Amino acid sequence: MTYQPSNQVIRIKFCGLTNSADVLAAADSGADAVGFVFVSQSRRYLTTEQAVELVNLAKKHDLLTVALFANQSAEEVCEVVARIEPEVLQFHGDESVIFCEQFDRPYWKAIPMLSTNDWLAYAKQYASADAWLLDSFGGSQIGGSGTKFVWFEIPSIYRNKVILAGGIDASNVCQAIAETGVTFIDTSSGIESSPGVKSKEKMQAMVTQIRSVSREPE
Ligand SMILES: O=C(O)c1ccccc1NCC(=O)[C@H](O)[C@H](O)COP(=O)(O)O
Repeated sequence: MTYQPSNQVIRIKFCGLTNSADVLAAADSGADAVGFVFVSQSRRYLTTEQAVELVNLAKKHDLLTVALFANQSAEEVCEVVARIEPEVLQFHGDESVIFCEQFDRPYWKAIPMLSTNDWLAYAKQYASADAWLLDSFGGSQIGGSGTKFVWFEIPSIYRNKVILAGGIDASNVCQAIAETGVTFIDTSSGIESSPGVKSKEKMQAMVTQIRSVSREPE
């Protein structure tokens, strides 16, 4: 199936990077942002020590750096912020608005699409978020599950605030953009060769697909 090109620039975040080769491959592919997971239950978990070098490398290559948490304590978040200075914090748990706002950084709030009936009501509680990340989590796996939810058209007034995640890969990303109208895509499992290890080819394929339906970034 071919999809109509939109005149939008579509941005892409590759999430759950765990090594420097993957950071370099993300930069080479043309990604805009990379995510690092500080959730100890995750197969993509990084200690702050491990993350320092990767975040510096990402910044050197002009990638926006995002640190992911799910119900960590404020002390743990503060430690990551102080040591690696991520540009954005992404919260995947039950963190309150007040909790998310306390770190003096832009934050993105993940919205659990498989466990909420009213994503917009959930999202609107986080009006101070820079973005709402619609993700398919809802069971024991908090994020990075590789499963998609049922896509729908995002009302145009919210599109610049929404990031689409959950089971997106090169084979379905154009459909995801066409069905939702989003301009920011987040993926993790869909660019992996094995759990926690990214594939250069899959990253490249994802960006090629996105460019085929979007305007070139300036
Ligand atoms: O990636 C993880 O293991 C993870 C663990 C705990 C909280 C969030 C996590 N990842 C969130 C992400 O940003 C993923 O990119 C997003 O859930 C999409 O994942 P996928 O369905 O694998 O593309």
